[in-house]
Amino acid sequence: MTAEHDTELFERACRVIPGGVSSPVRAWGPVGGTPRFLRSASGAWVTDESGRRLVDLIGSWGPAILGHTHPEVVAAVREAAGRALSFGAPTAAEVDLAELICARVAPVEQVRFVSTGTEATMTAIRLARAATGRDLLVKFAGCYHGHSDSLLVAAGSGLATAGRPSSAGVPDAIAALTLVVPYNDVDALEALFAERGDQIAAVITEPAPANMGVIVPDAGFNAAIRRITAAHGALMIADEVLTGFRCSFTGEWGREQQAGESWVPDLFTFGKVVGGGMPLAALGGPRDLMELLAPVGPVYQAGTLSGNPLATAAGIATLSRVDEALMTTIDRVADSVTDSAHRALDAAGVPHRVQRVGSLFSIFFGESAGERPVRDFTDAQAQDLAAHKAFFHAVDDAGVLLPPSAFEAWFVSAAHDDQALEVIDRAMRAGAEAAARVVG
Ligand SMILES: Cc1ncc(COP(=O)(O)O)c(C=O)c1O
Ligand SMILES: NCC(=O)CCC(=O)O
Repeated sequence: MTAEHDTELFERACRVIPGGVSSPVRAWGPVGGTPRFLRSASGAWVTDESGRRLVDLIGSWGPAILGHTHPEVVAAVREAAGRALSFGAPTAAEVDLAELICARVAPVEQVRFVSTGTEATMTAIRLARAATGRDLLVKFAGCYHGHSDSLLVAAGSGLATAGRPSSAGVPDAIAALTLVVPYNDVDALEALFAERGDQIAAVITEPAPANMGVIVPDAGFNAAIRRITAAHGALMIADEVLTGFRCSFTGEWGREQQAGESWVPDLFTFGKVVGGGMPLAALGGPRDLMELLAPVGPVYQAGTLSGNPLATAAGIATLSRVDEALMTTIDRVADSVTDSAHRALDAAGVPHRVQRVGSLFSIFFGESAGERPVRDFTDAQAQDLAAHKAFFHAVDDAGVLLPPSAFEAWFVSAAHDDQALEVIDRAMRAGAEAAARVVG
């Protein structure tokens, strides 16, 4: 039940902030109701402005992999804040974090820090265009790579939620440079390259898509992107903003390497976990490509707060704790939550499918999802949004905060302990019963 207090706050917010939110995915538009205004968070729990505590499965949309306000991360940020909030000059901590990333993700020799995932992918594309002397960009329908103009075409996440796959305000001339292919469709990608391969600068992909719900890449799909781009002199950009240091302690690239899939993208983008909850993201790749960036090369990129000392402190403190042991813990948490949801929905007779890559997962509702895997954006759009809506509200009433959209992943953390998992288990049963009433 939404607290009266939040409703008042929301009214105030809507007067001075469009839609009352600083990012559309936070609005409860798709499910209806007033978004919770959060005041504090600790471990697996968040507390809203009316003082209600809920188990959090949003996790700041990815960064909170250790749980909220991890004491060592907070201590690192406090210590950094005591020295300076921002310098606008190089720091030792940037070097430490860059070295950590290069050591963790072998193909990355150099890193450029920015403040958001949007900037990381925007810069990666500029770099790819400069490196190839070509203009066209290929993306997959339903993948979200931030909100730069070229990437708001057939984008997932908030746009998919609003049923508006592309944004107003993007000039046709720019949108025309972005070509869209269905996810998991090697034939469509081959055909596009056969036709226009010599004009394509890059293919950008979420190596495990998580912005149209979680989609499992077909075996060999990332390797096929690599093969096709290489054959045509185009770059492959692996956007690991969401999957990096989450799908495995390196990311989806690392997870697939361990599973025997061998593909190496030209550029990686990172965000979320790498900033430990502070505004920090990065792009990385081999030295010859990365040194096309200013001041060494001709590709301009900049940022007043890039490599901010509080953000690098949080990033180092977080990434240092993201190791194989932590991944085992998080995988167990994901096992528990997906088991609870699946068992409850099965028992209530609600058709659904849990899709999962590493600890990243989401649940699709509806007959079609019940019958076969959800492989692309068209499949994802066929889900039963009414069932999701009923499920969401019952789960919220039972004390668990889910993403207010059927097109988002659920984010677990190492801090989801037995107590939190019990609350989730009860909430999944309440959600399943509510969804069953809608399904009929
Ligand atoms: C795969 C992916 N790329 C890029 C972005 C954009 O990152 P940011 O929101 O930090 O701009 C996101 C954000 O959700 C993402 O999931
Ligand atoms: N999956 C989409 C996001 O994580 C975006 C978060 C935001 O823009 O608030």
